[in-house]
Amino acid sequence: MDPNAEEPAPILFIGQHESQREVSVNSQLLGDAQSLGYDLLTAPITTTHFQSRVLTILADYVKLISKNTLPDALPLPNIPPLLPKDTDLSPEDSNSALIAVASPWIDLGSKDPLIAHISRQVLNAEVAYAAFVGISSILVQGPVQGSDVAQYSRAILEALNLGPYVQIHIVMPMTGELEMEGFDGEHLSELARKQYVTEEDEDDDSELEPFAAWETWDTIRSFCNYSQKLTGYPVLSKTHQQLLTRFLRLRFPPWLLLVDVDAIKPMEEAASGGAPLEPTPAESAKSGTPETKDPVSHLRYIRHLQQTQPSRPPMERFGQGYQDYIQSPLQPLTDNLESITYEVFEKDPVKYEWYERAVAAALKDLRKKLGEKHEIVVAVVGAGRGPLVTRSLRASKSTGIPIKCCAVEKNPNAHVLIQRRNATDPLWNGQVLIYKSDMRAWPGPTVNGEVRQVDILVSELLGSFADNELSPECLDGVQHVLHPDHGINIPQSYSAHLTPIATPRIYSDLLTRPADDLWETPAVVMLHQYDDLCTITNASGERTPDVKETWSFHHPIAPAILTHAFVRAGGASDAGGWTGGDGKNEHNVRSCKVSFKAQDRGVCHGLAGYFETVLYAPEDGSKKVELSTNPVTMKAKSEDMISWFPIFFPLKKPIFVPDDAEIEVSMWRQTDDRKVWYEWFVEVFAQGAKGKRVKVGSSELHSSKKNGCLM
Ligand SMILES: C[S@@+](CC[C@H](N)C(=O)[O-])C[C@H]1O[C@@H](n2cnc3c(N)ncnc32)[C@H](O)[C@@H]1O
Repeated sequence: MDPNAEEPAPILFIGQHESQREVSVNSQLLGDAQSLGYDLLTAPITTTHFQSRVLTILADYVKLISKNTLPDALPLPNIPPLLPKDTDLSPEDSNSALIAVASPWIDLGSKDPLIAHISRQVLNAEVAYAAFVGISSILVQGPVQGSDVAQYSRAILEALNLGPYVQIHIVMPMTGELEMEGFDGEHLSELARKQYVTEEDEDDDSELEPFAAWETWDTIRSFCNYSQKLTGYPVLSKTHQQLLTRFLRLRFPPWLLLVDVDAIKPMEEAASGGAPLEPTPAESAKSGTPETKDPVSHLRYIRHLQQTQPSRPPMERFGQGYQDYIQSPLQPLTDNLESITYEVFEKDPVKYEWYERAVAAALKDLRKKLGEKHEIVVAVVGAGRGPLVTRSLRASKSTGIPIKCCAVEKNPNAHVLIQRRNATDPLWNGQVLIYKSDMRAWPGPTVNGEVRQVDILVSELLGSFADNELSPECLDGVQHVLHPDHGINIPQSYSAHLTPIATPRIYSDLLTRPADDLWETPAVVMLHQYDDLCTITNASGERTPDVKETWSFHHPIAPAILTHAFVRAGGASDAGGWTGGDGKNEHNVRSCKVSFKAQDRGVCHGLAGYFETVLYAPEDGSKKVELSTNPVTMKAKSEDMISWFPIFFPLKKPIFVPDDAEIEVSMWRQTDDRKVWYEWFVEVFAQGAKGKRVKVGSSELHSSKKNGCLM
């Protein structure tokens, strides 16, 4: 995971789709398409022969019931099994490169039970046959205007269960209505009987509603329980490069289908002249003119975009393969990290540099305050393999302020490495005092037979949500070694931040995992395929997520608080802790209630968490040295830092968020003196009549107590 490694072009599977393919799809045509540069080809599952048969059955039935005085007494018609003439597909090895297309003329959500019944049978017969011949990817048209989305979703759910490998892609418009193109003859929706068509359906104004298509898709996927075998297939009216770039940065980029462009002709006809590879967009546009007749101009253009994608930011390159991948947060206090884990941290191009600046600034301030005679003691607590020791020594060198440097580490294996480094690294020069100890039990450094107080205490015990790796508890425990008057902690403070998000990908991933307490455990995840539900416009007019602070910690803490905690630890004071224990860690309890304004409707699947930290604020008021993973401030504070992915607090049941709703998040950091855990609760309010605030949804109270971080 070298962040500087050269990037290969992103993978992009491009297929070709003709809604009225004139030639039948077989391995020969597929071979021709592949030699032109396509990866995939669509193939209708059934032929017009099948469509005519179905329409005849329908017409006969309608005739029959119109003559019958008791039409309800007649059973609904059945579609007989497929005949050889009904389909061109057969089992072939090459079928894995085909996408089967279900008949676009059916209306699965028709309010006319007859039409819905026929449509369902057509879809089931087609999906079952496609699965039988070994094609697992199937395109199905989304619900047509006026159709019942729940009814449609039910049909999709049934179809998904027809084969273990069936993967259905629903064709959805980005906005407005789905175009009913690409087939000869009638659409079944036009044959719905009058009594089942309401005026409302005919005047459906969904075209004016930008979120109608998303809402339909959300209903379908919720109905199908977020099945990973189901995806939406957006139909774009024009090439949209930025959208393509976003797609290409997904962990699993979607396939692209070039629809009704550059029909594939048998090879002999198409063999005329090859354009050079990778033309510019202008060349590509030119080559598509009738004079030159490039048979694959659109494909070339997309390939050109694929090859010329802008390079990804360092975090994305570093996290390649980790997008939306759920990990348990590290617990470096209870577990001992592996060398490789430290090695990954150490690749960060920003974090260590910033620590060096912070130590240098603190050294200068202390030198001013204490004078040249005072030898400044710097202790790196939780030193790992020693990068912050090196940075402290470098800060000493660059400022010309000598220091006595100590390193404290409780991981016995890392302790071996720092001892070795002390012996071999010329910068360390055998001068670093090394202690194998839990920092909370460390009495401080012994210099010339005397225990000395520490002037600067450097640590990096931060998790993705700031305090979730128990930095507050560890730093309280080692504060006794810090000089009480002028001692400096680096970091001086840190804060946790959050914002509500929609992330169906992570939600559906969690659904597939057996452990129930996954919903009660915050996860570290490089968020990728997600939407911020609440955004604000910043001073430069850009929309950014509305990320709010939940709480913060400052070090060193007031001595009176530590003394009180010490007294409570013995059980001699007060009535004990609120949530268990004697209450000795209760000063590290936090809670918040933060409110967010959603602009557009969506679904809240959980909360994205970030942190910010002030490593050091120089006393002359010059720029603070800060780190941030908060998307709103990270660019200004620590652009390109890669050490931390965000944290995600999931919701067991997603909550629908209407337009202009308010999302209120209550969160707690709890402790019982043995461990620390989080609790979170989300409520959604809509604007009711006369401006009243109406609660429209809430989560249950989630708690990570069972998987809390051990102190
Ligand atoms: C996140 S790592 C940072 C390592 C290194 N300072 C760096 O920045 O690359 C935190 C380190 O602190 C150590 N640590 C955590 N809690 C500690 C404690 N109570 N006493 C001593 N070391 C501790 C862990 O073993 C781990 O090596």
